[in-house]
Amino acid sequence: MYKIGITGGIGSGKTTVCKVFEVLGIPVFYADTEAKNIMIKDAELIEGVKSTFGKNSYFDDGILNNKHIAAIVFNSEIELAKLNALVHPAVFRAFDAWANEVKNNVPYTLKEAALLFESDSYKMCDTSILVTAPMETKINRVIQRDNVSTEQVKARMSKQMTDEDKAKMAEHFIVNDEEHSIIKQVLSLHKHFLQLASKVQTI
Ligand SMILES: CC(C)(COP(=O)(O)OP(=O)(O)OC[C@H]1O[C@@H](n2cnc3c(N)ncnc32)[C@H](O)[C@@H]1O)[C@@H](O)C(=O)NCCC(=O)NCCS
Ligand SMILES: Nc1ncnc2c1ncn2[C@@H]1O[C@H](COP(=O)(O)OP(=O)(O)OP(=O)(O)O)[C@@H](O)[C@H]1O
Repeated sequence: MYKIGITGGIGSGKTTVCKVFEVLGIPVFYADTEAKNIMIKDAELIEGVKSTFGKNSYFDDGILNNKHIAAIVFNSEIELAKLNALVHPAVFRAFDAWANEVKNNVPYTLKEAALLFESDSYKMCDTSILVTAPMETKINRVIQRDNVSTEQVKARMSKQMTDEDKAKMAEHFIVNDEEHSIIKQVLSLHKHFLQLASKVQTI
């Protein structure tokens, strides 16, 4: 089955774009959401997170203390690398299992991941889409959505590849600014992917 990775910087709107593909019947694996699920379900991972970032990484009821972990990892490359090394292999396994489950019923699937290129997970996909938006738009969206400061958004941006570098690796693009319609762009890519997927199936 044809697998498409979709990424974009923080606040670019990749999740919003994925919701449009879902309306068209395309299943989406949300790697960032899955990472969070795994972090509260996988006993081995929970132990690893606690021993690396302290017992405060979880509240007494087992909920992940996002703010505590974010404050550590988005201020240190070394700490962020430790978190990624703990979480990413588990997310890769979850994607494999998910793709195996849905593969018989759909022409193609999407894997939405903030770190598609940084984590090498694009290598598990047949092609990729990059969602872009102007820097100021991205920052304003995240401030409004998450009630965080400009500095906090910029700290995360600085831990991700630039759009320019991602553009060198991506094969398809969606511009999610105030001028372009994402629906039109999604429909056009959907048509293209249906054709590609049907060719793959007939080979
Ligand atoms: C650090 C955590 C606890 C912060 O949680 P928080 O609720 O504040 O943020 P959330 O998960 O909603 O992420 C928001 C955005 O931050 C950016 N971001 C998240 N994790 C990372 C990371 N490891 N490196 C760079 N940017 C990241 C992404 O743009 C993401 O979409 C959380 O992001 C986490 O557990 N990250 C590790 C899992 C991961 O690497 N996810 C990304 C790809 S699988
Ligand atoms: N074209 C748009 N017009 C108006 N608001 C938008 C548009 N696209 C996205 N948004 C809003 O911007 C915010 C960020 O979008 P979204 O969550 O889809 O981004 P993301 O790339 O998945 O971000 P993150 O990496 O932080 O998870 C959301 O509140 C979303 O509703």
